[in-house]
Parts: sequence; structure tokens; C-alpha cells
Amino acid sequence: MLRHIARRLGSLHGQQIFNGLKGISPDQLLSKEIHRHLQSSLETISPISTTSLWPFSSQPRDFSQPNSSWSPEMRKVYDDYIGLCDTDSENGEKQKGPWRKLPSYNRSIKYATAGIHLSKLIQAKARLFTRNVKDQGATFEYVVFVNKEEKRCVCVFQAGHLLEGAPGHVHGGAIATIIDTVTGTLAGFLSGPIMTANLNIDYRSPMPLGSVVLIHSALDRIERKKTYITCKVTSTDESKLYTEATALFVSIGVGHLFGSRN
Ligand SMILES: CCCCCCCCCCCCCC(=O)SCCNC(=O)CCNC(=O)[C@H](O)C(C)(C)COP(=O)(O)OP(=O)(O)OC[C@H]1O[C@@H](n2cnc3c(N)ncnc32)[C@H](O)[C@@H]1OP(=O)(O)O
Repeated sequence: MLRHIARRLGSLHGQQIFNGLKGISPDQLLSKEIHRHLQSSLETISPISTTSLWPFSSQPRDFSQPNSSWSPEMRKVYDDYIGLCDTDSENGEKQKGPWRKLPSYNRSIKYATAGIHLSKLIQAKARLFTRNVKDQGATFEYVVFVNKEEKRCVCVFQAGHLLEGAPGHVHGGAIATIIDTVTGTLAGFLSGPIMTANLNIDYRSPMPLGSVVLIHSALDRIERKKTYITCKVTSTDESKLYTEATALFVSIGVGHLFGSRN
């Protein structure tokens, strides 16, 4: 399988990759190539680049675009952050903003390949946990904005009715899921391919179903392969604290997911 994917990546990038293949195992090649794609795809603000050389790829859908299930509060916070992202000025020049909106796909591997459908080769029916319910607004509606300079991100999250735990309130596991996703996205953005090694959560106040909350995540520190992230979940006006968390992500080579250690 790894050889097959490496060949696919090779055909994407032609001679350069084939030269790079000499003396490098498919594991190592994938690891480097996917890391490079991960960084470059995350550097790209929505919409994702359409310049893929892969003949069968299509534009991957960004699931964090506004939809009719978004409450006015969710839409307002989204618009406020969009206003802080890069904009086109009247004379057509790009003006840099401190924030950028990250796209959100329904397979994590699409981040690594900028939408190339390698995901069809690996568990074609698999879907990202947070994006596997088609009914808009029923589970996780969220959008992540990242501030590269400040090494932090903010997720605007609207918790749907299928996430119930305590009556009328969001399940602790669902809160853990979205925290893992947001802190993991920041860690991946900063450090490349990672996996969650540790997640500590303090639930401070119950979160009503339908709430719109902000998930603030920031880099604490990076030590060798370890990326430490802090996280705080608040109301949109930040007056109410719902949850606090810390997370540790460990950098992996792609071979790690196929049982080899690199
Ligand atoms: C931008 C993002 C794009 C992607 C977006 C997609 C959206 C979705 C995002 C979704 C995100 C969701 C993501 C998910 O949900 S990932 C799914 C949940 N996580 C897992 O299944 C991970 C399972 N565990 C493992 O695979 C390995 O144990 C890992 C990879 C974690 C470590 O591997 P390994 O064991 O081989 O590591 P090492 O020996 O090289 O050690 C390296 C260093 O790490 C330290 N260490 C290790 N473990 C721990 C620990 N538990 N506490 C404290 N420290 C720990 C260790 O002491 C050493 O430190 P030092 O000696 O250097 O000081």
C-alpha cells in the first residue's frame, strides 16, 4: 500500500520525487511529502488551491462554510473573524490580516494531500468523526481561524441537538472531541503530522445544547517531538468559562499509522 501511494505521489511531482526516492523508503518519502503538503495546504486559505496536477482530483468540500443551521450568533462571530482575515482592498491589492480561516474536510488525509483523493485508497468509507453526520446543525458546526504570528487559533463551535449528554446539555465526550480536534489542528498546523498523546479536561460549567462557544487554543511549548497546547472554552463574549484543557501531541512519521516506527 505504501509503495502504491508513494508511486502516486511520485507521478504527481515527476522526476523530482523519483530522484528523491533513491535511497529513501516509501515510509520516509511519504512522511516528507505529506508533511510538505500538510504545511502548504494549511498555508492556503479557503478556497484550497485548484492547481493540483492529479488528474482525478476534485475540489474538496470545505465543511466550515456558513449554512442555514448557523444561528445569528454563530454567523456574527464568523463574520467578525472573516473581517480580520486577508481582504482585497478597493484597488485590488491584498491586505494582510492577522487571522486566516482554515478549511475543514471530512477526511483528515485531505489536509495532507491538498484534497487529492488518496483518501479513496485508505478506508474509502471512513469519515472524520466531527464531519460524519450530513444533517446540517445536528452535531458539530465549527470553523477554525488561526493566527500564525501568535501561534494560536479560535474555533467558533455550535453544538447540535444530537450531542446531548446531561439533559439539554452537551455530552462531555463531544466536548472532548471538539477540543481534541481544535488543539490537534493547531498542533498539526505548527508541527506537521501529530497524534494526541494526552488530553486533560476540566469541565467548569454545563454547556446548553445549541450554544455557540469559542474554543481558544494556544501553543504552550514545543519540546523535541512534543507539542503542548492549552485550551479554554468560553461563551462568545468570553464572560463564561465552560471548559479548560491541556493537550500533548507527539509528532509522527506516516509509517506510525502503518505499524512502523519512524
Ligand atoms: C493542521 C492539522 C491538520 C489536520 C487536521 C485534521 C483535523 C482533525 C484533527 C484531529 C486530531 C485528533 C488526533 C487524534 O485524536 S489521534 C487519536 C488518539 N491518539 C492515539 O491513538 C495515539 C496513540 N498513541 C501513540 O500512537 C503513541 O503513543 C504516540 C504517537 C502518542 C507517541 O509515540 P511514541 O510512544 O512512539 O513516542 P516516543 O517514544 O517517540 O516519545 C516521544 C516523546 O513523547 C513522550 N510521550 C509519549 N506519549 C506520552 C504521553 N502519553 N504522555 C506524556 N509524554 C508522552 C515520550 O516520553 C517522549 O518524550 P521525550 O523523551 O522526548 O521527552
